[in-house]
Amino acid sequence: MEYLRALKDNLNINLDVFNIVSIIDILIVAFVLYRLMLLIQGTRAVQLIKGMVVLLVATAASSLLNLNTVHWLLRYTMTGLLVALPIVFQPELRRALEKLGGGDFFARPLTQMAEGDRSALINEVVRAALSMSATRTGALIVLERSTGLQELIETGVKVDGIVSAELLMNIFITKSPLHDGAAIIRGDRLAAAACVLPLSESRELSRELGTRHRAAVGLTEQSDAVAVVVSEETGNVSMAMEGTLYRRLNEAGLHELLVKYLQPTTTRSAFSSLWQRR
Ligand SMILES: Nc1ncnc2c1ncn2[C@@H]1O[C@H](COP(=O)(O)OP(=O)(O)OP(=O)(O)O)[C@@H](O)[C@H]1O
Repeated sequence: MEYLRALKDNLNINLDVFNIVSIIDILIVAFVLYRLMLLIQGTRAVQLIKGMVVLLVATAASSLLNLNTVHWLLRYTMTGLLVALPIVFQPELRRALEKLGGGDFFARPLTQMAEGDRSALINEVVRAALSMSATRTGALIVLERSTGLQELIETGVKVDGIVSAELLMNIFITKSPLHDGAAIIRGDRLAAAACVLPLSESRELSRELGTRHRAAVGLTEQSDAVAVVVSEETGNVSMAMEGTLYRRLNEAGLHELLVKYLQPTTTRSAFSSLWQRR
């Protein structure tokens, strides 16, 4: 009896330790996996991971079904791929490690910023867009959400400055060397300017719209980012989101759309966006 009681006490202690340590353990792993997924989302690594999952499932299935030759072939293919991976993805791996070292790994996306900071940022973007609209200064401003836009940021010129309407207006002044292309905002900072975005091939876009608008729509077809466009020709302000272009916005309209789409993502929607097919 004494022995059983001692065993029970012992088990309880171990279980308590197990619970706390395991919860911390699981939370750390979940956080690291989540950040890694955000890091690779929208990059070509996603396709590769899908391919690896298919191969893994096929390997397991061939073993279960005793398809020995197929299993042998798949196993050696997997081994070969694992050796080839670091070579093929050397640039991505280097960037990921640089990010980790640079503290970007722990950077808060815009949708997770404090309410006050986010609304101040939105005000600056709206002020810049309206001011550029009045002077018919063409502009393309991208706000990154959960999908990592690192690959696009690297097509431009790094700025890394706190976002203000004045900074944005200065970038898009026709004489500025950075006015061609898109400015990308990450969190509360202007990450880069003169970035090249993918063009949309949608036939639904009006013919009167040129490449600036097509670039805004193209990006939002492939990511969850938001893009604000000011037309150089007409001064019209538009906003693209999820492949849709909202045109001829006034100050209140642009402000309302930005507030709506830059709402903090709930845990569920943040995770579900990781699995969305784009
Ligand atoms: N792929 C791209 N990525 C980022 N910016 C681009 C891209 N293609 C074009 N642009 C920007 O769009 C400008 C050309 O705009 P264009 O006149 O073709 O488009 P638009 O939609 O008619 O816009 P606007 O009404 O301002 O004239 C370029 O000077 C460049 O700044």
